[in-house]
Amino acid sequence: MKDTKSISYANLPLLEIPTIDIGLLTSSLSSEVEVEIMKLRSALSSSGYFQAVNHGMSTFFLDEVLEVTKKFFKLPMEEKKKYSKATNDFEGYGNNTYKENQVLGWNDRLYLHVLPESMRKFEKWPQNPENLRRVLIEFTEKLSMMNEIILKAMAKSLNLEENCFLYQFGENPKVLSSFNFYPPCPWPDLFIAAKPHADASGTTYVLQGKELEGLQVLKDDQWHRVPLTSDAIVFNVGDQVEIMTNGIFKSPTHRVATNNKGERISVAMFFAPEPTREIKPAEGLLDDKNPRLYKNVRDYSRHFSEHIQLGKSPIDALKILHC
Ligand SMILES: O=C(O)CCC(=O)C(=O)O
Ligand SMILES: [Fe+2]
Repeated sequence: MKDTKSISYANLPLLEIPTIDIGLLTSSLSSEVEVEIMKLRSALSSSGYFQAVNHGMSTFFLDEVLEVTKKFFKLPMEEKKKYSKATNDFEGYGNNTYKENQVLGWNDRLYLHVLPESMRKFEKWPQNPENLRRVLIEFTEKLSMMNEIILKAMAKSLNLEENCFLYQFGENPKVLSSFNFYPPCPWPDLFIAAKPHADASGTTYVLQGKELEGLQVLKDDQWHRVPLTSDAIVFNVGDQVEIMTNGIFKSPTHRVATNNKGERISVAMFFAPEPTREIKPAEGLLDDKNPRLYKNVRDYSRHFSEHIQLGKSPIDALKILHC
């Protein structure tokens, strides 16, 4: 996609992205928990981003996640094509498509539903590299534990009952994985690797490859580069948490820049409420001074793709205007 607004990516400012220690969020020392929770609240109500550290995943394991990603995309095209997504589906290997006439991002992806287990389409799960399946399941399990901790911390940071967001996610949250490969681009000033978007998820976790930056976030009308921090998991708010927090936590607009220096990889994991659950702004956040800003919605992922296909903003369609 041609993007004429900010030609020189290298000159963009670096995002000041706070680091949240996940271990401290569950500490028995309440003063430690308090400090971390306040940092989390400040991060999510400003940029919508933080980096999670001390999350219980070893460097060895995170390297394994990156390694299977690299190995999959390095396979010969005929091998990758065995897992190609069907025309009207987004699950499997291929480029991000919305509509026939839309411009494609400069990327290759492998999308797989991981949870609930009933949604796994194993015919789209590569058998090569042979450890990809195990690594993906383990990564999902580890992130699911972290997601619970973060959802509780988010609720506490807003003085809400700690399970109120967990409850909206339901017993069987949906988890979608996206393995991303961004090839080098000879014209990095002219093409974008992933166009500006907000995530349809509730919460998003991104493991970035170690070598090259690319992720950028719009904050105060200015694009910022998200730094690479070894072993940290980048967290961002998705649209559904913006709704649940009545807009206090922001679902940031972000994009991925191309570069001509080499290949970039990342693995994004999207956590979303059960589609049958009705999601809505938490009651405890609403009063005369803070009116409800979003309508209730079920199956937001479907709402999201329907609106994107029509070229409309999915979240704006749910906003309640107060004059
Ligand atoms: O590659 C990245 O760093 C982020 C990808 C992303 O934003 C997405 O897959 O939704
Ligand atoms: Fe995204």
